Amino acid sequence: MIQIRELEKEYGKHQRALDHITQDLDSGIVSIIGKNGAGKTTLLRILSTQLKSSSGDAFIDGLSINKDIKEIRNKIVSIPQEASPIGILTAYEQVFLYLTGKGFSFHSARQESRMALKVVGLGDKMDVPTDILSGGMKRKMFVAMALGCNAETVFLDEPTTGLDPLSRMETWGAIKELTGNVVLTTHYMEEATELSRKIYMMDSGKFIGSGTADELLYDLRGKVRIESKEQMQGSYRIGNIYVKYVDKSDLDRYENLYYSIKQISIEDLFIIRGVDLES
Ligand SMILES: Nc1ncnc2c1ncn2[C@@H]1O[C@H](COP(=O)(O)OP(=O)(O)OP(=O)(O)O)[C@@H](O)[C@H]1O
Repeated sequence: MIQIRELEKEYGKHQRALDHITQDLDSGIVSIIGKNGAGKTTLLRILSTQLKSSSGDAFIDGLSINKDIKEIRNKIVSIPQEASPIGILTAYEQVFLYLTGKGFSFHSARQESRMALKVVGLGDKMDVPTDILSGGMKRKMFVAMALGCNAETVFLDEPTTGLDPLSRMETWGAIKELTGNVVLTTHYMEEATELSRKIYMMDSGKFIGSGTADELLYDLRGKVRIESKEQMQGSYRIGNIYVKYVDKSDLDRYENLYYSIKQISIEDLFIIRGVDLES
């Protein structure tokens, strides 16, 4: 369980990335979603003790990120967005080195690395230099590091950004093997829905909602999104298209309009919260 209390981060004097947030994050795998600049990476970096907050505190299993830094670092694994492997080392060598750095004996690091790489589906690639692994395989290797050290809490910052759909699914499979608590950030709504029961939404340095995908979408139940190049009363403008949420039973009222229909997804929450309503 992670408890965030009045956490604030200012970069310089005028850039407030976290705005006094107080929030409990559930155990298990949870996702934090939010637009670019919402504060997700800042939050993860602070929770994983890589960055100091300006004020406030957070507790990971009761340990304070301000006071118990060493103990927290022993319990967590944090994989940043920009993590990239040392290409000339094999996947096995990287995981092995990581585990010895975490205090494992050579013997157990050897065993755990092999086991973790097999579990994430890299059993036949462990002796291949990471330079020649695909993007998804590299990501799975990082997940194997967290798995190998049996971390109680794992932070994954945008674990599948830039991956093709197949590699993304492979990485999801690896993430699901993690046994501890996992906090991941993502822009992909299907990723949040696939991996986590509880989803937390951030915007402008604050949490603006949380729940299961169904709970978050409760207000849009029974509706569809229609998109048109023509302005509609009560529509949202996104670039040169207009978007409106209408009850499925009311669709025939728009029969004179040229539009396409989309099923509701979590993306729609961002449209509703992030785009100004046209007249
Ligand atoms: N080192 C920094 N110096 C100054 N401002 C920063 C720094 N890092 C982040 N910011 C600002 O803080 C805010 C939050 O950034 P952050 O990277 O945490 O958001 P994010 O939700 O992770 O975004 P993205 O989805 O694009 O990764 C943004 O306005 C960003 O410009």
